[in-house]
Amino acid sequence: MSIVTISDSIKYIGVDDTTLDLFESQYIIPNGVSYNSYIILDDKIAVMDTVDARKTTEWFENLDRELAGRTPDYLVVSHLEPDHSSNIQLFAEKYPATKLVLSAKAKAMLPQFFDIAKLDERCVVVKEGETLELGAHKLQFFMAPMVHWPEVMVGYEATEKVLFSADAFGKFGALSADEDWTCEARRYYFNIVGKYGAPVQTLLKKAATLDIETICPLHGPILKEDLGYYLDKYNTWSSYKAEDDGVLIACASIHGNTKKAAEKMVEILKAKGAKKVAFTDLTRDDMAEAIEDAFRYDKLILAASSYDAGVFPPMEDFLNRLSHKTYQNRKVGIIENGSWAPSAAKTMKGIVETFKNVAICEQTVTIKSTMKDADVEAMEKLAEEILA
Ligand SMILES: Cc1cc2nc3c(=O)[nH]c(=O)nc-3n(C[C@H](O)[C@H](O)[C@H](O)COP(=O)(O)O)c2cc1C
Repeated sequence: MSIVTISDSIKYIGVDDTTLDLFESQYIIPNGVSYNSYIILDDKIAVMDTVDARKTTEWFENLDRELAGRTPDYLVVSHLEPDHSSNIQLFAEKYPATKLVLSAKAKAMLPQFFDIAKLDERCVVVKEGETLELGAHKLQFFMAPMVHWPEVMVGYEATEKVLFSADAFGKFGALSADEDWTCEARRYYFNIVGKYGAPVQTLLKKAATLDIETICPLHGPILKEDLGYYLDKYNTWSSYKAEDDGVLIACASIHGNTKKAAEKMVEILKAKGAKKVAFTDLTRDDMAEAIEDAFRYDKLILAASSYDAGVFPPMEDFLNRLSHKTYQNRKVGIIENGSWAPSAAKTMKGIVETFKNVAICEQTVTIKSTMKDADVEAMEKLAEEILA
């Protein structure tokens, strides 16, 4: 277990998972992930969420150690995603007198996952702003629907100024990993929460009314210093504003000719003064990072081979994922390649046109099999237009 200090009364009882192959069955996690869980020790004891079923034994050991023979009074359930809720049934059976504290929506959803006897008697359903007295500590609850499940709520402990933020402010990476917060928090945010910018904005407005000194998320490190930095990032991300001035070139090439053109485009953009040019090969690189970078920068260039009168599927997959995450407010350029009837640009445009407030550059580059001088000229024009 990673050593995590919050305070004398609020303890970390979460676990690292460094052997999971894919988080949510689709995201690579090179440095693992943590399932965070906390305990507040006062006259009454509140346990804040459980952990994934992969880590049941370790979590109960951590819980037992901090309980030191006492019995918990409450299990606060922020939401029911299995990576945090999987041990509710076992916990409820081990501590039959302990109450489950949760939102009305969570209580309604709970029987879908668990079969807990006398559920009505076991549950303390809390509403917006309601409090739970623990002694010196007092938890106040705020609903956070669709951040990023409907039943989500966060808890605020005013004595120690701690926000238990559920999945908000979470990141990939085990606590034992020594890595930068922003990159993996951004990849987590856009791929997992990205669609729900408006609900995140609502939560941020509620958080702005609280005096917060510590944020305890359900994944990743406890945030204690420079909280304005993290809040500012979340504000930018959830408002769909670009974080940095730069271009992401996303390419999907069958035989490599489109990729050569995309790499040439990197050179052209740099020569024309682009502040930052990021590149992703959608056939091989991490798709989640491609999504992250698309949101990070204000400009995006799509380069793809034609395929079956449409576009090469890795590009279609990328665009569909951007659509899921409500990609918007950006400038997009298009490069296509085809050997007999190029169709990639039309298909890409068809999808991009459905995005909100996305300007597509007038200059489309159409390569016939291999890049020629005329294509480079067209790419120069596209670079000028997208950087203008
Ligand atoms: C399965 C398959 C389907 C294709 N469909 C089309 C098509 O509909 N129209 C077209 O002009 N070229 C089509 N092509 C050809 C490629 O798009 C073309 O050769 C292109 O130059 C490949 O660029 P690349 O080297 O970057 O993969 C197809 C190729 C394959 C393998």
